[in-house]
Amino acid sequence: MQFSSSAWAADENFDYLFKIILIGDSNVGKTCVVQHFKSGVYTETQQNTIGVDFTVRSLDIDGKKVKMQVWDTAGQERFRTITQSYYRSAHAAIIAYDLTRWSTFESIPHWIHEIEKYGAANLVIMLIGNKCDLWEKRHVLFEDACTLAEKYGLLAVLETSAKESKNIDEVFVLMAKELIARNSLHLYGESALNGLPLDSSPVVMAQSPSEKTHCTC
Ligand SMILES: Nc1nc2c(ncn2[C@@H]2O[C@H](COP(=O)(O)OP(=O)(O)OP(=O)(O)O)[C@@H](O)[C@H]2O)c(=O)[nH]1
Ligand SMILES: [Mg+2]
Repeated sequence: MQFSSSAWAADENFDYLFKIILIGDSNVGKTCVVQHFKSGVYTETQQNTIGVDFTVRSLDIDGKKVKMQVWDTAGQERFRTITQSYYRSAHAAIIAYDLTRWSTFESIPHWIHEIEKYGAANLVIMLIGNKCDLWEKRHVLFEDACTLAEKYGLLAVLETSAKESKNIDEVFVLMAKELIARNSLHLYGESALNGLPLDSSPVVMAQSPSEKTHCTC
């Protein structure tokens, strides 16, 4: 089911409304991340997402009510034509990879290309390396993700675990703060975000307890 921002505006008050598309290869944990963000719970086995699922949660950011609409897309190839149609209205994209599977990290340039092709110009993009609880199976170093983020001018990299509740809210709070900082959404109405200049430097953040907790590239 799809909601327009104007429908939300009619329903209830909020200071900001942001639409975030969550993309990445199948089974990296996108749905688990979104479910954890929504309800704080982790469910071990998930069905693969069919098409796109919609979730919304309000955040309080510095006293402002920020509605985060998250579009959780299917990673499976056969749903690409459906998911591509959701890029256009997004203000930001989160690309998820599984840090225990190198192939999902290698796919990131492909996902960035999809955003460039189907999304609005200057979409804010963040990377998340999920399943950081499986540290002993790690195949993607945080440094490699930082390098890639820097190369493509992405906002940030965070390593997350839906299973162990690591950095899930932080992802969305960081994204909300960045979008607010770009100061481009009208209150109670449609977005004017797209088309604004991107003038902020990329900031890359880490999370793994064993590693540094914050770095700027
Ligand atoms: N260990 C661990 N497993 C996770 C984590 N997040 C998700 N999983 C597992 O990874 C598998 C895939 O999770 P999903 O959330 O369905 O993956 P998805 O990216 O939404 O997959 P598609 O819907 O096909 O695109 C499931 O078995 C989850 O239980 C995590 O943080 N840690
Ligand atoms: Mg899913």
